[in-house]
Formats: sequence, C-alpha cells, structure tokens
Amino acid sequence: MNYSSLPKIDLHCHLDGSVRPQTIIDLANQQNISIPSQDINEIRSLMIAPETCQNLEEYLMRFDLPLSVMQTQAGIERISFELFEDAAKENVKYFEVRFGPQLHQLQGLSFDQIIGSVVKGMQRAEAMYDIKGNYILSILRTFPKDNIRDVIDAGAAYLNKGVVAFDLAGAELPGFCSEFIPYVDYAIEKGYRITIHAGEQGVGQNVFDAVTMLKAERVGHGIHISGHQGAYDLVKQQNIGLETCPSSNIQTKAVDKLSEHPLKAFYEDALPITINTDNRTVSNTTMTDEIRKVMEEFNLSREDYFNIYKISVEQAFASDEVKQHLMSFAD
Ligand SMILES: O=c1[nH]cnc2c1ncn2[C@H]1C[C@H](O)[C@@H](CO)O1
Ligand SMILES: [Zn+2]
Repeated sequence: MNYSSLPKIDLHCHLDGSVRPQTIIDLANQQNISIPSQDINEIRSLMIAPETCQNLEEYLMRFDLPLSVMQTQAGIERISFELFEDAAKENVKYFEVRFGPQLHQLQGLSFDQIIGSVVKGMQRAEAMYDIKGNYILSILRTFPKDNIRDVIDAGAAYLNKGVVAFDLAGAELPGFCSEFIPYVDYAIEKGYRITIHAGEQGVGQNVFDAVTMLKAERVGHGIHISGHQGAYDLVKQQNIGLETCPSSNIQTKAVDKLSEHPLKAFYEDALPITINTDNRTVSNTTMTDEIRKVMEEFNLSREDYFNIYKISVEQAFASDEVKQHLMSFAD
C-alpha cells in the first residue's frame, strides 16, 4: 500500500510539539535565545521524547525548548505555517491543530496577538497548498485559572474564522473535570466546540466526566474507557469521537506496545475512532507513519482505512462545505 498518497485527516496535533528542529535553531539565533546546541541532530534528539520516558509528565518536559522560541508573533506564525506545510506535503487534507495560548505570553504578547499569529500562518499555508485547517485552544489543567475566560474571549473573535474548539490538556489527574465546568460552559456559550484530553493517563471515569460534565463531543486519547464500562457505553451511545494517538501512547506508557493498543477492538465494536499524531516532533512521527504502523500492526484493509477516514470527516469540527470537500477524497 502506498501510504503517502492516501488522503489524510489529523484531528489531534499540538503546535508546540510539532516544530521543525531547524526552525528552533533559526528562531533562537534571530531572537538571541541561547539553546543547548547549533547541531540539528542534537536539537532533534532533545525534542523527541525518549523510549525511557516513564510517563506523561516526563513527555511534557520536551515542550520547553520549542516554547522558548514561540514568544513572538513572527515566530509563532512561521511555526504554524510550516506545520501546515509539512502536513500538506504528506497529503493531509484537513488538519486541526491545538496549542495553549497561555504558554506564549513570556514576552508580553496578548492573547489576540498569539491567536491571530497561528491563524495567519495557517491561512498562508491554506492559500498555497491543498489543505484546510482549524485551531483548537488548549487550556493547561495545571495552570492558574484566572485568565481562562480571557483566552476564550480573545479566541471568540476568530470563531469559525480559524478557531473552532476548546480543549483541556497537560497532566491528567483523576476527577479533574468538575473544577472546569464554569469555563467550559462559558466557551460553549460563546460558540466553541468541545474536545477534552481524558482517559490518556487517567482512569476511564475522566472520560465519563468529560462527556457528562464538560459536554465533550470528542476526547483526546480516551483509551482507558476499556477499563470502565460506564464510560465505554457512553462513548458508544453518544458517538463520542476518540482521537487516538498511538505512538504518543507508547511513549507516555499509556500502553506498553502497539499490539496492546485498544483502537482495533474499539473499531471492531463500531466506536468512532480517529488516528492522529499528537506531536509530530516530540513523538517523532507523521500521519503517514501513524497510518502505516496501525494498518500493518492490526492488518487493516484499504476499506477499513477509508471507514476511519470517514469517521474523521464526521467528527471534524469543520463546516459542512469543508466536510463535503473531504468526502470527495473518500473511496
Ligand atoms: O498527549 C498529551 N496529553 C496532554 N497534554 C499534552 C499532550 N501533548 C501535549 N500536551 C500539552 C503540552 C503542550 O505544551 C500543550 C499545548 O499544546 O499541551
Ligand atoms: Zn494531545
């Protein structure tokens, strides 16, 4: 099978985890930021989460270096453009990228400047390549909550003009959902769609809570519903999109190896699974790699692939017009 030529949809990818190593070097030099090396291979290896990663917390430490050069409008715009360019070159037709506006304020940028920059970079790539995209705003669960409404307000100006959804990311503790109810309600009131990282490290109960308390339409990862019947049944009944990210799950020890990933069992039981990258650089992957690994490991056919592609179209936070365009690539 020619995996590169397949049309692809990625619904779960973090901007700061998907920066080109050369861009880190270029931007650090332009911005007079000291970095550990000028050697691209060393920078790459500092960005990739190692096999010896013990958990999600250790994986999340790989984001400090890219974030250090993502504090100016020009830097953020360039990185957004390049990510969409990289994806377009491997035939990703629709791409939802997420990032945490709160992480880009170290040099005083406003949320409007930050969100405006990612959208501008994406739109520049959309004009040059056959790719469509949208941004998801991620709030870091471990951060102070006093500026969450400011992020939501700033993003609201871009709703359906480059921004579509709200997410919670970062370390996952059991029972995290309840304290975010007022913020998610506020985002829904403003018109955001909702996806929540849940059931990645945490227990399946977090997925149940994300759907019932936070009205999540999709969940990031969600793999731990396999140990929680209530969450499993809810996802199935309500057709909650599962944004699976297989390589990332192995690195964070959410699963021991790909053969133990529950995505095949979910697919066979007609749960709406999608296949995504999570972090192209930190997880050292691409959509082509993820699809190749999953199809080979689980013996999926071309028909299975296009079934999953169609689930991604259905679960995308895209306009009907874009969805129709995406369906034109389906077999
Ligand atoms: O897989 C993940 N789970 C939870 N949080 C994550 C994951 N990958 C990246 N993040 C965090 C670290 C980034 O700095 C932040 C915003 O993209 O989201
Ligand atoms: Zn993620």
